[in-house]
This record gives sequence, structure tokens and C-alpha cells, in this order.
Amino acid sequence: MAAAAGGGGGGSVAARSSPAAVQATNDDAVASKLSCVNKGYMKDDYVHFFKLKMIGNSNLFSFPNDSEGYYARWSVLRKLMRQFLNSGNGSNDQKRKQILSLGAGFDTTFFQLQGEGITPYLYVELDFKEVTSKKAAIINHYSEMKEKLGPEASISIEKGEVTSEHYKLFSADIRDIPKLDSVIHMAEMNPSLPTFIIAECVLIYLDPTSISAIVSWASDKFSTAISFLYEQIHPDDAFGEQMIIILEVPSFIHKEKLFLDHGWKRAAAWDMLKIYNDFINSEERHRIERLELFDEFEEWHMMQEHYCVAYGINDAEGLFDDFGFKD
Ligand SMILES: C[S@@+](CC[C@H](N)C(=O)[O-])C[C@H]1O[C@@H](n2cnc3c(N)ncnc32)[C@H](O)[C@@H]1O
Repeated sequence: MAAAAGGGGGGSVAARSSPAAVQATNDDAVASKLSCVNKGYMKDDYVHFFKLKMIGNSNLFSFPNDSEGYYARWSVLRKLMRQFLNSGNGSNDQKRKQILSLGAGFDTTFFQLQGEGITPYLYVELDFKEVTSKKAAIINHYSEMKEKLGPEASISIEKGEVTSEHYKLFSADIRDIPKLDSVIHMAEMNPSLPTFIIAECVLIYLDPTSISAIVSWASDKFSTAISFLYEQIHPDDAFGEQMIIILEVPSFIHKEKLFLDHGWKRAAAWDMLKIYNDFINSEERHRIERLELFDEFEEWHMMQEHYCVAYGINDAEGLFDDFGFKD
């Protein structure tokens, strides 16, 4: 299976048709992240615990300067998440904020936020049971992770569940909307609290009806929320075809429209080239460009234009006036 730019998230036709292949895309995401961490692009003290699941990726197709792409993906999510956590007036405002990650895979953001002292009130992750069971087993195995959950934590590898004061992991097929309702209830999420919903390289594996249903559900449920998505766009030109063929929601304008058509009050979308040039901190850009030979600019630029970040905003509490992309 081909890896996508920025690592593990293209959504090949094979991956869309087989649950096992969809779940395996998560291994590609870990492989890309681990390679970036090892080369010094960013810090993640936990991702290496997941590397034992990555055997068998020797046929990964790698795009030029993939690490810069992955770094940009990581950095934009972190920057927007920080904006969300810092929004509002109180200095301790993240204490009443929630994060919901759909198709979280082996992402370790919760553990990193904890290390940085900016843990939100609640961080909930959902994925298929096959994935959450493996994740629960790894969290259970490594004290560095388990200790972060506090003494009240309970871990069931069989059910693929972790419950602790601030972090919860549950299995769910996110296409099953009644299950989404029951799982956020089980996770004790409070729909009236400010919530950041992440779908990073996930919706691409779903059919358009399911995507619409999930985006509408999130908007109906959370009145003060940001819905973040990172996806591939422009699949219909030659470069897009070389990567993966997907026919629906083909440009970033469509991604904005996806939110606005399904209940979100505001929305924005930028491609990753614009994000890299105009949103990622310029000092960081210069730092990472010195880490490896940064060549094949033309192809890299083209590749970045094939990925985008979009977000929808519901702002009943008036917290998010300053949220979002800024030149
Ligand atoms: C490419 S990985 C991305 C993982 C993580 N979001 C990241 O960016 O590192 C896609 C993830 O979405 C999950 N996924 C895809 N379809 C799903 C569904 N219908 N329900 C739950 N999880 C799903 C897969 O199991 C996989 O872990």
C-alpha cells in the first residue's frame, strides 16, 4: 500500500475496501512520525513504543521530503489545538476543554500535552477495536505511558478500552452514529463544554454519506466546538492520480462547504503549501529545512498542494473570535 504525503493517510482504494487495510494505515502514520522524531523534526517521547506494530512496511512508497510534509501536518494540528486550549479568558481555561479524536490510531498527543502541562479536562480517542486493543496493550505495558493516566486508570485490552480521569480510549466504528452517541456518553463528555474534534487522515476512508452524517452529528452535538480535518485534495489531476484516486470532496473549497452544508457556522480550509509558507512559524521552518537536504522543491510544493487542513467552528460561547489561520 502506498503511503501518503506526510505519512500514512492517503486512503488507497484497497484501504477503503478492507477494514484490515484501513487499520494498517495507522502503522504508516506511526512509521512516518517515528522517522521524523528520529531525525529531530519534533519530539515525541511515546511514539517509539508503537513501532513493533510496523513490521511489513518495506514496500512503502516515499514522497520527496516526506518528513517536512509530516512535520507540517503535525505542526498545524498542534498550533490550532493550542489556540483552542488557550481560547477564552481564564488562564486555566484548558481545564474545562475537551478533545475528541475520531480514528485516533496510535496518536500520542494526549501524553505529550500532559508532559507539557496543558492537559485538557478530557481527551477521548476512538478507533476500531483491533486498533484500540493494541493501543490499550501498549499503554498497559509501558509504565511511562500508564503512569501518565493516574492511579484510577482502568485498562481492558480485551475490550480495547482505557478509562482514566483525563484520558479515555474506546472502540467504535465512527460510521455508526448511535454508537458515537453512546460512546461519548460512556466517556462522560459534556457536549456543552468547548470541544476540539480531530479527524486526521480518517474521513478519506469513509463513504460520502457517512462523512456527511459524522460532520452533521458533531455540529448538532457540540455548540462550542472546532472540528479539525486533515485530508487529501485535488485527486483528479495527474499528480493526484499518482497518489490515490478519490472522487468526492476534491478541493479545499469543498472541504469548507462540507462543514457549512452540515450545520457548522463558520469554516476555513487552506492547502498544506499555504499552511507551510504562511502559518507554520518561520523559525521552525528554517530549523527543519536544515535537518536534511531539502531538494526536489517543485515536487514537494506540488505534493503539499494536494493536502489540506479544514476546520468548522460553532461558537455559542463566543470563545473563538481569534481562532484560526492567520497570515
Ligand atoms: C491513517 S490512520 C490515522 C491515525 C491518526 N488519526 C493519525 O493521524 O496519526 C487512520 C485511522 O482511522 C481509523 N479508522 C478508519 N475508519 C474508521 C472507522 N470507520 N471507525 C473508526 N476508526 C476508523 C483507522 O483504523 C486508522 O487507525
